[in-house]
Amino acid sequence: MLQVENLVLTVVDPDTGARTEILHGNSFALAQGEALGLVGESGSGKSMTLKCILGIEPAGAKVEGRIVLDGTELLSARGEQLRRVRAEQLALIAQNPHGALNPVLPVGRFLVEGMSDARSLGRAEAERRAAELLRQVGITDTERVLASYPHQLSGGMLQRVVIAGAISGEPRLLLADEPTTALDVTTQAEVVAILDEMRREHGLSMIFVTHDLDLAAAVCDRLAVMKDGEILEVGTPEEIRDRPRTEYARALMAARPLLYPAGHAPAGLPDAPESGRDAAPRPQHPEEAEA
Ligand SMILES: Nc1ncnc2c1ncn2[C@@H]1O[C@H](COP(=O)(O)OP(=O)(O)OP(=O)(O)O)[C@@H](O)[C@H]1O
Repeated sequence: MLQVENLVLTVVDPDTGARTEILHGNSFALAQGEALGLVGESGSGKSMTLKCILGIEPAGAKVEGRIVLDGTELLSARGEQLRRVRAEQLALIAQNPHGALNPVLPVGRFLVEGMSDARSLGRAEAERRAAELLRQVGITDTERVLASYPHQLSGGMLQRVVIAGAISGEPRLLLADEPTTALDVTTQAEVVAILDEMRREHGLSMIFVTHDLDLAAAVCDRLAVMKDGEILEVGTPEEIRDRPRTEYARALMAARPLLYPAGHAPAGLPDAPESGRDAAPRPQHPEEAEA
């Protein structure tokens, strides 16, 4: 459903005019329903890859290559066609859910406004559907949450609201950029599980950006290991874990942080051994306990 071919991103320093190549000709493909993890250390170009797909690269940057989404080449598409493809088929879930939500509107309004047919639905039906979306992401206390302003909810709860908003538009491809990094470890595992469930239930493809190899391995069908703007290797989590082809992937495996305390590893992963364990997770936010 997505082919990225020879993607090159060059940014220009507005003061000096100096050009820097950030992505160096990367190629990868994504099948319908597949989850691909982009993993690598900070600055390796993961977020920029997503930005190129979304068309939100820095001002003045030049994007070359091909990005084909369901037959539409995004880099040469223009105007209405491009706007429609991006609005209808792509949804971004970013690290900080506050960025996606309007701080002066209750989250119910955010969900209703995101519905493409909100106007024809009528208020009662739109609100009923917003509540149903929240139930799908594991929120039971829907009335209170719909009436709450973003600052009244925890990060984990807000990220669930953002996921609910993302799926309401029935996109084909989810772009998740470190969606759990800002959350405490307990909530991270819950949000990852919800994202995974939503993706499978709705048959969505996903690109999951993270520096956390274990998390990517738990969530994704294949992983692309990035370093310094280049994809070094692509393989299943097992291939990358057991038979890394590059020294860098081997080193990344060896250095990976063990983030999950006992009982909180994402599905399919063992808990971290005692020696590598982080401190005990922060106490749950009361809303998380309710949901
Ligand atoms: N607005 C910008 N203008 C110019 N260069 C940028 C800009 N934003 C990021 N870069 C550079 O692009 C490179 C890739 O950054 P990117 O944000 O894609 O990395 P990343 O792998 O997502 O890292 P992180 O995990 O820290 O977000 C880095 O060298 C970074 O300094």
